[in-house]
Amino acid sequence: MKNDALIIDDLHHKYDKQECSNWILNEINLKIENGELLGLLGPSGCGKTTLLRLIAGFEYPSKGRISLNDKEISSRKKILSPEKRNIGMVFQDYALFPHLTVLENVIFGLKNKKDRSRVDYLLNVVGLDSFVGRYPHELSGGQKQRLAIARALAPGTNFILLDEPFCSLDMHVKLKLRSELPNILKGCNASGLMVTHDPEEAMSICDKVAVMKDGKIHQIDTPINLLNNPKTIFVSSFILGNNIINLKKNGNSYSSCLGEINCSEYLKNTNIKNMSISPKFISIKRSESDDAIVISKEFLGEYLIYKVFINGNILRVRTDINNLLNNGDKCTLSINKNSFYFLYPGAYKEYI
Ligand SMILES: Nc1ncnc2c1ncn2[C@@H]1O[C@H](COP(=O)(O)OP(=O)(O)OP(=O)(O)O)[C@@H](O)[C@H]1O
Repeated sequence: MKNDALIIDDLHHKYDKQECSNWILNEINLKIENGELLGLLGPSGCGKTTLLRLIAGFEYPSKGRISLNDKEISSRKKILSPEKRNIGMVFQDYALFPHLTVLENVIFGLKNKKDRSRVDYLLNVVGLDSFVGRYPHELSGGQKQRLAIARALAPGTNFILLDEPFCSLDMHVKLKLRSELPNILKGCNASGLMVTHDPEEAMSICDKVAVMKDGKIHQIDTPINLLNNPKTIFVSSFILGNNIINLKKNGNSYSSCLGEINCSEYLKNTNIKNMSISPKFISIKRSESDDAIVISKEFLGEYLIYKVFINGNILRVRTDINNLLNNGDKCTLSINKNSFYFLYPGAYKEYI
């Protein structure tokens, strides 16, 4: 117990309280250990902000419990008000006080305004110690967000919620600040929950990532485990950007739009329905005799992504930039040697 900063147990929520309405959050269970940064990742409307608001205390859950630092802050019996939860909040639009200086913004939430040691420490950790007299409009976007993080941590909280904190920053500043965030939190012995819809952002800096869809958590895992074992088709397509392909059982094997799919002996009798495969494991070649057709070509710096229409499916294929195929060209697709795919249900990993 002592190692958990936040525990969420069987949390449910709906805004429309009628019996027949759908759950916005459905059976949410998660833990954040002390010092851990958990990424809450999912597409628009899946319930990320709602979960954040329930943790912060701005909404009352329909069912379930939330504990912070071994203290129950939300249950059927008791709902602690937001100001008593001691949780720091960081928003995408910074939400700073424009008429207060950097120093005054950070001091604002302190009970004992004379306690400068934590303020000085925090300003140092976020790299704003030489900007204390400036006002928010005299700071860059990245500096404003650093100030928002320092302000959130100032009242002695060791847990912060971050709602798309890098969303308003340009790419360069975003990459810099996001790589600094884990160290800032570690420097303050703080844990956090960061909402994002960007898989790369969550996977690059979070200790663990919770992948959400339609109010449910599909998987909570370390980034490396999500890459190696995406438990659902959604995790595979949303996190890894994999192609999802229907399979049809054909006697002892499975057929797909990429031809016959191998599976190990013990899977032959199971009921596999889909496979997921990375665009980098599919090859594309010009072929007048095949039915596959290139429908788009995207240049992504170091490689090309083709979208190909094949037997009613649209697959993404990654190639090097020298590929000469263009929109409308007929082509043939095949699975590369020394690659792998996942078979569902079950998330079985099969090597080729
Ligand atoms: N106050 C509210 N009253 C009624 N429905 C709401 C309210 N707030 C959110 N919803 C609905 O709850 C669902 C989840 O919304 P939420 O804002 O939590 O999603 P999200 O994952 O944060 O989305 P985004 O990434 O677009 O911000 C959506 O269908 C939304 O329309």
